[in-house]
Amino acid sequence: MTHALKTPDSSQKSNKALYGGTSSRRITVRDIAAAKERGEKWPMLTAYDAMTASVFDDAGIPVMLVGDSMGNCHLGYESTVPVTMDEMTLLSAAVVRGTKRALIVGDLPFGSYQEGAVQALRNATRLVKEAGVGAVKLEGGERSAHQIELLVQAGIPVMAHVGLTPQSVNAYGGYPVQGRGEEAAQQLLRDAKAVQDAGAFAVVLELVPAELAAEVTRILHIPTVGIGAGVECDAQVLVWTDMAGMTPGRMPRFVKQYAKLREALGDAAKAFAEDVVGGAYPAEEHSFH
Ligand SMILES: Nc1nc(=O)c2c([nH]1)NC[C@@H]1CN(c3ccc(C(=O)N[C@@H](CCC(=O)O)C(=O)O)cc3)CN21
Ligand SMILES: CC(C)C(=O)C(=O)O
Ligand SMILES: [Mg+2]
Repeated sequence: MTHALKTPDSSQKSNKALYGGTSSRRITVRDIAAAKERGEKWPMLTAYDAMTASVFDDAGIPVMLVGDSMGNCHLGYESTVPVTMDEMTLLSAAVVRGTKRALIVGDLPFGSYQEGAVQALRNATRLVKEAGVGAVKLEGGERSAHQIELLVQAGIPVMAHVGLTPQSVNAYGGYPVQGRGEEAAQQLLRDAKAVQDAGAFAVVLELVPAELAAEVTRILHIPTVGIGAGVECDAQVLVWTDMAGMTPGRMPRFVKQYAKLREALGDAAKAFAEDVVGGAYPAEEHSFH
């Protein structure tokens, strides 16, 4: 079945809405707080380059994350673990340059904040000053509260990330669902409250049972951003290459593919190759005399 595509302009929502609103200035963390007050849901996508980011900006995506998922999605690493501050800074700056309206959140990569609050502040400051991001994200609940506190004191908005924290893949031995069982659920609740108390403006809930994510969303006054955390979260995030059908191989269960970009791009490359080999490209109209 086909469905009508809603553009920001044709939306019935208020001009303040994060998605569908008419304001053209860049979105801030105050707008994010106001959306929770209104009970409004919003979408977030990752982006790793200026051109893709400009597509999402034009589509009205209000918040983009320059995720350390660039490690596996963009840079060819096996996980997010090897991603460096230099890589994060370069690609975050590109995403900022490619956008006019979205709030850009830069992920702090593994090893850039684990040493403590001062290291976190140094690296977050670099993303803000050199790349121009409006906020940073780091993984961990209670264990990262000190870092969050210092960044927020310094005037850097922080998005927290609890539940499955992929930078700990070597400790987990994979990417398992979190918060199952009473003890794990209590820990997740403590983590969510700790990041809110530390001053985070939003919190990602990754791979958490839907009922638990719903409870966290009701309890917190900051928005929850779900990935594999059910429909009751205030916002939802997906890695853009997963969302668009660009990532090869088997997808996590929480992914919904909204396009078949990998197939479309491969077909375009093959058509170009056939034309070159067969002499159909360039044609007269592509030639100079
Ligand atoms: N392309 C991409 N998409 C992502 O969502 C993503 C990344 N990369 N890189 C960093 C992390 C890694 N993530 C992952 C990776 C695998 C699963 C996964 O396969 N999970 C199982 C659930 C396992 C269980 O039942 O315990 C699944 O089937 O969804 C989940 C999150 C999320 N992040
Ligand atoms: C999946 C999101 C939350 C993330 O941290 C990333 O893309 O790096
Ligand atoms: Mg990440």
